[in-house]
Amino acid sequence: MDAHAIVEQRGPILIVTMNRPQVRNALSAEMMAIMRDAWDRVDEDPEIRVCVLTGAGGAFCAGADLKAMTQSHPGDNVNGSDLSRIDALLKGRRLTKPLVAAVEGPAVAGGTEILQATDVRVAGASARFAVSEARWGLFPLGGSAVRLVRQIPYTIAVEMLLTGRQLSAAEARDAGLIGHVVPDGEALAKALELAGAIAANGPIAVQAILRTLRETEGMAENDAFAVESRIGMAVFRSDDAKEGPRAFIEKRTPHFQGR
Ligand SMILES: C[C@H]([C@H](O)CC(=O)SCCNC(=O)CCNC(=O)[C@H](O)C(C)(C)COP(=O)(O)OP(=O)(O)OC[C@H]1O[C@@H](n2cnc3c(N)ncnc32)[C@H](O)[C@@H]1OP(=O)(O)O)[C@H]1CC[C@H]2[C@@H]3CCC4=CC(=O)CC[C@]4(C)[C@H]3CC[C@]12C
Repeated sequence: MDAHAIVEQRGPILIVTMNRPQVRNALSAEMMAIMRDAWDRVDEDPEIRVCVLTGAGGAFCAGADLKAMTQSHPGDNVNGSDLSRIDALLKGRRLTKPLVAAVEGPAVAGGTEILQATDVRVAGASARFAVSEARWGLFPLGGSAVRLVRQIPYTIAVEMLLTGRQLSAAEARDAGLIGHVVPDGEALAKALELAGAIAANGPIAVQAILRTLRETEGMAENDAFAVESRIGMAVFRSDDAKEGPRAFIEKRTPHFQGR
């Protein structure tokens, strides 16, 4: 049987593909375990500079497996569980390296929830986005009731959460939920292009910028600048920060060592 998620390294880019196309890549325990391991690998392996998350078979992800839920319901198993952190969905945990989403087809419920943990987002023109849990009497425990209003305008977020209405790719781009709409079938190629551009930049700088974004979220501006300046100054003390300007005056591509 096929693995429920496929992890492939292409140079400095790790590609994680949710792989249950027959159920629109609905999440399974196996898929979530592979994703958790992949996130650990992204954080721990210095050779990996950026990660791309995508789905197989023209779908991104249809959220929790509703068929499986009729056999074993999470509601019967969550008593005493703390779901304030769900590693696989990157809720309560963020990667130390950039995560690029390549969406084709539906990104629904848990699919749009994990999308909110990605940093750069590309979708095919027919992609659709929804947080549909309330339609089935469920709660979007992947974090959308907290995170979505922080990422897109309030009324659009609330309408999505309460009605389960789907946004088209164009609507999602207009709302700022995704950054790029490309022709169907080209989301992964565009995501890899963007991932390549990130991977070519100074890794210390990239990770420090990301860390600053994450650590200053919601802080007052002057408090945030204190954090930003501490993280940013460490970048300026790195060898990579010497290599960049040297490469500029020597009219060549920088060779960043990540130190
Ligand atoms: C709480 C989170 C999370 O927030 C909860 C959810 O995600 S609920 C899931 C809601 N999903 C949906 O509403 C999507 C339903 N599907 C559709 O609307 C459509 O199918 C589609 C728009 C996606 C695609 O439409 P199409 O027309 O293109 O295709 P269609 O013909 O409809 O479908 C093709 C076939 O695919 C099947 N299909 C589609 N979607 C699903 C699906 N979601 N599940 C199963 N099967 C699906 C469809 O039936 C067709 O098949 P046929 O056979 O051909 O009919 C939770 C997220 C993860 C949870 C954690 C998981 C681990 C845990 C386990 C525990 O026991 C403890 C708790 C927990 C940690 C658990 C906690 C909650 C989560 C975090």
